[in-house]
Amino acid sequence: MIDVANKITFFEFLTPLIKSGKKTITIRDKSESHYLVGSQVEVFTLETDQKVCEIEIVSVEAIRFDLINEFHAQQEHLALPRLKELIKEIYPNTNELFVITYKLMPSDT
Ligand SMILES: CC(=O)Nc1ccn([C@@H]2O[C@H](CO)[C@@H](O)[C@H]2O)c(=O)n1
Repeated sequence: MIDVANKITFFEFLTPLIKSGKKTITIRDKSESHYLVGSQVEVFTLETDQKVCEIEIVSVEAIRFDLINEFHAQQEHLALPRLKELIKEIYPNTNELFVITYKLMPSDT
């Protein structure tokens, strides 16, 4: 439980955006909606399980796929069509999603 609550993985190609503070949300399905507001979570790459940085969870809010808009795309630092395409690839059969908003924690390196 401690492990799932304090670790999140991202596709490696997105991790520079997180580390630089440009990407401040992620959209996940119910199985990844368990993060607690105020908790600190370690970010790892999905492909190689390398630690990237730490984030603090700001909010977790339900959203339907068809309501994802330009505002979300800006916070994802992705173009809206690209964001929707990615989410459809990852979660092909789900309309029930969750916007996880986070802030970057200062790193000691
Ligand atoms: C197991 C695992 O790592 N899954 C995911 C799921 C989603 N994402 C990214 O979150 C945003 C909204 O979905 C987009 O930017 C996605 O590319 C990710 O990086 N990794």
